[in-house]
Amino acid sequence: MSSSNFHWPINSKTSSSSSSFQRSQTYHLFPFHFQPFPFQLSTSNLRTFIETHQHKTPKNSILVKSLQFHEGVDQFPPHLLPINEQETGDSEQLVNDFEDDIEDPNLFYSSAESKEEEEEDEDSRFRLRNGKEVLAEKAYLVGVEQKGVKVNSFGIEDSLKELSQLADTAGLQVVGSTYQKLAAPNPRTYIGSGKVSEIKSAIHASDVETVIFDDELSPGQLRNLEKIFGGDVRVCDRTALILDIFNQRAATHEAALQVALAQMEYQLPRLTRMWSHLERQAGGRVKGMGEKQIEVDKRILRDQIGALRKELESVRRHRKLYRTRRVSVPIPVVSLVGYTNAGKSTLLNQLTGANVLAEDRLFATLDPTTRRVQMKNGKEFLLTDTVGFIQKLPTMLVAAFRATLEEVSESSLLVHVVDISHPLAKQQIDAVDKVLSELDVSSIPMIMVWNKFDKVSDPKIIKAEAERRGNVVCLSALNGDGLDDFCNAIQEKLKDSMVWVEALVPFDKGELLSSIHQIGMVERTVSKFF
Ligand SMILES: Nc1nc2c(ncn2[C@@H]2O[C@H](COP(=O)(O)OP(=O)(O)OP(=O)(O)O)[C@@H](O)[C@H]2O)c(=O)[nH]1
Ligand SMILES: [Mg+2]
Repeated sequence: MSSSNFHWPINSKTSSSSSSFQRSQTYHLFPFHFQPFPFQLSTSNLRTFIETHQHKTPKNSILVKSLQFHEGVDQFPPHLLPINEQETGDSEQLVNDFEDDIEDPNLFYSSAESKEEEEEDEDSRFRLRNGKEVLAEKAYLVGVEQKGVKVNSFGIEDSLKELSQLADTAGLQVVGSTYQKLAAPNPRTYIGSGKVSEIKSAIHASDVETVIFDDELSPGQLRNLEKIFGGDVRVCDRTALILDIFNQRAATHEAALQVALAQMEYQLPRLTRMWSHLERQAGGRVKGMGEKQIEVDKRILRDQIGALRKELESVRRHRKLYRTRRVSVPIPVVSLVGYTNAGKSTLLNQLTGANVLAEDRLFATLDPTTRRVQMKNGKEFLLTDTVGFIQKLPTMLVAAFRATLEEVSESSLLVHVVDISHPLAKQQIDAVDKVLSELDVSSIPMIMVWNKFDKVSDPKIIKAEAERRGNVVCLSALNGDGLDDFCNAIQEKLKDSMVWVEALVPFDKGELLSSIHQIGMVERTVSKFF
């Protein structure tokens, strides 16, 4: 039998795992029922392979079922057969060989119904990413509510719900979550030992590949938890998840550099993980070697961080130059800030006809976009859309994006866009105010926009509250309701940052008048004849 006459169904679905959640274990990269093995396996290798991953029951059963399925063509793919069996293609023997070694054959031969369920389950794990279908890793979420410590106004369940959205944005499939109330986090494992055991059982029962903690873990806690959960399970925290999303979404050179820098800074103290793993494999004998290697790796990483910083500096110098040129055109700059998914990009698109990506996902925008807005009265201002904020935003990310957010600190006016239809609108406002306080923008005038007004269930009450507070515009960026009010509010507010000028314009410089009308607000004009 030659390999060319064998028909192995190749599904169009690709099996690459998503971004930095990729791992080296082959079974993550090649789901068996979709792709042929890209390597040769002898019977004994295949058996060892199954034994090694025995706890991954559903995947193993898929493997064996695939082989059975292909008995329909009465042959195994040649590259799956042991070399000496390739000519005979003794498929029955191969399956029997497995059965001899499997204590409970039902482990692999489940009913047709559960087969369908498993296939459905596997199918639902494929996500479209950059036009390709990728396998979503299964994730389990863990949170901690510290008794007596009110770090932010989000409750633990809401915070976990948001973490789940983040995981979904990163391309993971959340299969469960849990939280614990603690007086103080456990320095070794963050959560208590009982909870660790409970999570361990839960994640092994549902084949979880990634456990995500809602708070930043120390390198030691990460290492200990991975050790307890077992070598295949990856542990990460909210910061790593957000960094991963930013990494996936960075579209411009500057954003990519900023994210790479933040990721490297995050990795630096966590480098030991890789090497302690090697030391474990070698029974601790290579400890000295590992330590030396860590130093080498840290130095390499520090060098890379230094090189990245330099490159970023040069990109920023260019942007600053561009900005300085823009400042010389005296049009006020208005910056949209707000919680992620509040509708900032939709508002910019609606007002300027721009085509900035706006979607129901967290962190759709990473790079600032500036467009000119022409109001009905002919006046203009520049509107800048910025990266959204989130509660528990990693400090290193704020630092990495500080330069991008410089635009914000140089604006004439800030517009804080709020998704007023969100049940946690108030908490989101607080989280944004917290980040803004880190950015030193308190001297810039600000107005608030209560967006998604079309979605609120009690518009009258909301409108009355907005009027009571003042300085708040209710609108719908999606359908355009309230945009005129928004432009009027901007114009009014911009007056605050203007200075009074009395100018004498000679008749032969009449063209200056139209510029003055465009960029300023003319209170009155008097004609004088000398
Ligand atoms: N119903 C309704 N949906 C809106 C409105 N404004 C925005 N949306 C939707 O909300 C989602 C998020 O909108 P974006 O404009 O991407 O939000 P953003 O603030 O730019 O989000 P980030 O870039 O992630 O910070 C999209 O699905 C929009 O269609 C609105 O006024 N009403
Ligand atoms: Mg956006």
